[in-house]
Amino acid sequence: MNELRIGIGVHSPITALLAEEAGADVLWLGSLEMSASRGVPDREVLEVTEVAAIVRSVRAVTSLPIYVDADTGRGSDEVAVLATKLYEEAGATAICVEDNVFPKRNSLDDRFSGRELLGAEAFAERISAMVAARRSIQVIARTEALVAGHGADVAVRRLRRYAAAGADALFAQANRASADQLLPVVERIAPLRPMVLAPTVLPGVDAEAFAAHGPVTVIFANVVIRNLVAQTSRVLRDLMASRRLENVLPDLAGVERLFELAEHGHATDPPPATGVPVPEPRPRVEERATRPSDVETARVRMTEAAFDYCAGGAGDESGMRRNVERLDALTLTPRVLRDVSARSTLTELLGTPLSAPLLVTPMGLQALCHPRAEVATAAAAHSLGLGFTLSMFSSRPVEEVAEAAPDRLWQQVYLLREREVSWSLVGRAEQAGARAVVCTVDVPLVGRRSRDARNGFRRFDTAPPAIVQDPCFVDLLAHRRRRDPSLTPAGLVAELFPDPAVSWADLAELRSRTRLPLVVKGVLHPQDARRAVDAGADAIQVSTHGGRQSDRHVAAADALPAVVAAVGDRVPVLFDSGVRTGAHVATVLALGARAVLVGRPVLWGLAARGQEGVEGVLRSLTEELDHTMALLGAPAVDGLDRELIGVREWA
Ligand SMILES: Cc1cc2nc3c(=O)[nH]c(=O)nc-3n(C[C@H](O)[C@H](O)[C@H](O)COP(=O)(O)O)c2cc1C
Repeated sequence: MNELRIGIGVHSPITALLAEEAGADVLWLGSLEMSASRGVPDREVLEVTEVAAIVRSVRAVTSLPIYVDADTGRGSDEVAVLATKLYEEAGATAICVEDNVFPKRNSLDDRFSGRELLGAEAFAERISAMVAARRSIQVIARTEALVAGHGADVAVRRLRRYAAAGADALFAQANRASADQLLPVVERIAPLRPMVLAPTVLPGVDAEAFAAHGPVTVIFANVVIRNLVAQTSRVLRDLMASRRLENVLPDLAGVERLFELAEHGHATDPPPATGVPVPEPRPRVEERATRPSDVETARVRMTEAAFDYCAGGAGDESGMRRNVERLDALTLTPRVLRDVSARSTLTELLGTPLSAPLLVTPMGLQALCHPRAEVATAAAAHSLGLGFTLSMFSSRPVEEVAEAAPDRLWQQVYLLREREVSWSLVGRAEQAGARAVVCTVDVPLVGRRSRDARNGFRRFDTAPPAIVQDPCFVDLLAHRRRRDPSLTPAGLVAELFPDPAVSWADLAELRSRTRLPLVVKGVLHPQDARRAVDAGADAIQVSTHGGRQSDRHVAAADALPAVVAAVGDRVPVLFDSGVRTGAHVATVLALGARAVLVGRPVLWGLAARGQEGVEGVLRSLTEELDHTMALLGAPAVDGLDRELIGVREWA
């Protein structure tokens, strides 16, 4: 038996929750459901942005796959492409377009005759454009050939053409109340591509009969909305006739049921997509953020898998949480009467002037958060006079980001299995005007991230990093493809990274390859800090990688003092992992760090409001730092020192 999945047509968060509770595998946001529930005809009159808002609201309460009906794409390739991007960004799993001419007529509406179809070639072009524009959303191509009165051969020919244009799944719509219209198409198409069917008018058909030929999703479309109309009008009729609530009470859900449904959002996780046994993180970990509303907006704007990739940590995520908890636990003892009327957060780091000791830490694949990705983040940091570190796995190339943040750009690198690719990026970053190179040394293997395993999230497939266009990478790919023609750019990235054999000798080689200041990131042990400085590091970045590598790591704030004691008199010590507030920044500086690198809060700002959102986060941190300094009696950042930490036996 092939895989059979059942989809239910819904139009709102509450109907999605009911479908999920009933055991649906897939949610279908059908055009009839969405338009009827808004009281308008099913003739493509809803705005694409309005549909995106519906998708977003449904995504906020469920982790089930969401397939969105995009009708003909408003008869335009351009709108179909826009819908692809918007629905993807809103959290849809798949978008479905059909080969009707605009404005489409519902296939079940027999008040019309003489249905016209768009030419198969023109529709195939629309599919190709959508496939080229998407990052992860699946494209479902639907033919109305049977509804237009053509036979199975025409439907099959069209669907094959759409498959060749790149459609991920194929949908044949039928309008006759017998299975013989649809089965001959399913027999020939289901072995070729997964199929989606909505046999709403075939009451006698057993869904299993379709799945005998290949993976099929059978959607029971418009059941929910028709039930809602039938039941609601009956109840309201009875109520108005009797004017007594108790007459209709037995037909109403209790209000507790509404409370319960509203609490229920996100409670059901999809089954693990890989066989890797990993501990389950606590459900719905509260993400601490500089601006909490950013997290909620990001949660709705991003796909669940992308959100989880950014938010998640290794193992049971206790290491990730500990970073924040330990910063929260440290208290400060203020000094008073120190004239703090004139304060300054200005500083300078490795030749980079900064308006405050704050930089954005390297974080890869920011296109998962916002289409402008690192360009928006770097521009935000630049506009406030703060630093920005570009990840080796950035979505945008260093040359483009350098234009947005010309003076304060640092480049992070990993030492890949083919070192030449790392050296190539270092060279390009130097050329583009980067002011420092940051070498991350805490990833001999990628941490076991439970959420990614559960979501089956393959980051490089979902959002290919810009490094795949690096000339050295391109040459290497061409070379490797002679042996393995099916090797994809994302596949090669995954082969090159990480390299568990990286050692101190490699760090020495990197040192010899660049004249830029070298920061070694991911150091927790004081002896490693000493050795890195002996090997030529110009700064040490204390970091647990935000708890993404191991859940047993010491909290970064607990490791910092020993590293400062070991090397703080020779090089600046930098810090990241768990910083969420300006008071955290002040605490870390008081523990001896020279600057703080901000991580996830920046991603939430980016996802919520692009460049403006990142500026909001960085501005809040800077203002709160300044405020905390005043309260501590420290008019300048170098006045923040160990004396301010906790309670001691003061002499
Ligand atoms: C989504 C994401 C991607 C990251 N990518 C990288 C990377 O490419 N290189 C790197 O050195 N660190 C990377 N990091 C780690 C950060 O630089 C930093 O150590 C961490 O985010 C700090 O923890 P915090 O965000 O909880 O404050 C990434 C972190 C996140 C959240």
